[in-house]
Amino acid sequence: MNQAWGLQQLLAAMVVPPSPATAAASGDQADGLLAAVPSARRPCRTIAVAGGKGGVGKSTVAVNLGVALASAGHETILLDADTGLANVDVLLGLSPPQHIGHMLDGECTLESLLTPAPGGLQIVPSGSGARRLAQLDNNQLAAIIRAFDDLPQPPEYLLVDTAAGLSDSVTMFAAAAAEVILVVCDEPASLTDAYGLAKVLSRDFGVRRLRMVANMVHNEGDARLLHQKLARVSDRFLDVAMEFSGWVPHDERLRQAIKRQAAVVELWPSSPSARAFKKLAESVDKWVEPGRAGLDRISFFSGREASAGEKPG
Ligand SMILES: Nc1ncnc2c1ncn2[C@@H]1O[C@H](COP(=O)(O)OP(=O)(O)OP(=O)(O)O)[C@@H](O)[C@H]1O
Repeated sequence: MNQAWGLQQLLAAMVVPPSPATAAASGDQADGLLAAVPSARRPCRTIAVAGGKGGVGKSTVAVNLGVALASAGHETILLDADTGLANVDVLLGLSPPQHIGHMLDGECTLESLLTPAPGGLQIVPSGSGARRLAQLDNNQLAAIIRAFDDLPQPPEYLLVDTAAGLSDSVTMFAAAAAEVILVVCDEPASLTDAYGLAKVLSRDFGVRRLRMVANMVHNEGDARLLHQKLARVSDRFLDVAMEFSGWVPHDERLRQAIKRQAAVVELWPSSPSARAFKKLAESVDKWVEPGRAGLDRISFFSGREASAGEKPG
C-alpha cells in the first residue's frame, strides 16, 4: 500500500454503498471454495484465528468453533498462542497444571499438555501474566510449532488462537497455519487493524488467502457489508484474497456463557451465536485448503510431512 495513505484515507476507502449484487458475487466466490471433501482421508487442517485488534472475539470464536468441531466428531486441538495473556483455559473453566512455558523449559511434552475440554476438544494451554511468555523469541515460537510434529497422531483440526497486535508471535503462528480466519467487528479500529495484519501476512509471509468472519454483527447483511469494506481496500492494495467466510451475531447469551466459563455451543446450543458457530464449523469442514507446495516458512506439521516423504518405499 502507498505509505502516503493515512488512517482516515483508509477508512474513507472502506466506505462503500451496500450493493446486493456485489454481496451476492462475494458469496458465490466463498461458496465456490466450499466443495465437499471427505474429512476422514484428509491430513490435519490447521487454522489460525487472528484479527489484529484486541477484544474483537478471537478467543471466543476459536473456543466455540473448536467445541463445535469436536462435538461434531472431529478430533480437534486448540492451541492457545496468546502466550502472555492466555485465556482459552479461563473461557472453558479449566485449570491445567502446566502450560507451554513448562514445555519450553523441557519439563513436559506437548502431548502431556493436552487438556480435555468440553465436547471432546483438547486444548494446549499457555500461561497468563508471565512476562517471559509474552516475550518469546523466534526460536521459541518455532519450537512450539515444531513440537506438533512429535504428536503420535495429528488431530483432524488444529486451531490456533493468536494474540492481538502484529508481533512476531501473531504473524509466525498465523503464517504457520494453512488457513487464517480474520475476526472483524464493525468498528473502524477493527477494520484498520485487520487490514494491517492482512498487509503484513501477505507482503512478508506470502499468505494469499484470508477468511474473514464478522463478529458481533446484527445480521448477515451487515456482515457482508463489513466484508465489502475490507475487501475493497485489500483487493486494491494487497495481493491477498479476502474471502467472506461467515458471521456470528452479537448475542447476550454468549456473554453470559463467557461469564459462566462455558462454551455457548454447549451451554445454550440453540442460541443465535451457538447456531452460527455450528454453521461455521460445518462450512470449515468443507473448505478446500490451499496447496502448501513451495512454502519456505515454518508451518505446523511440515516436519512430519517432510520426514514421511523421506521414508523409503
Ligand atoms: N458474538 C458476540 N456477542 C456478544 N459479545 C461478544 C461476542 N463475541 C465476543 N463478545 C464479547 O467480547 C469480549 C472479548 O472477546 P474475546 O476475549 O474473544 O476477544 P479477543 O479478540 O480474543 O481479545 P484479546 O485479543 O484481548 O484476547 C468477550 O468477553 C465478550 O464479552
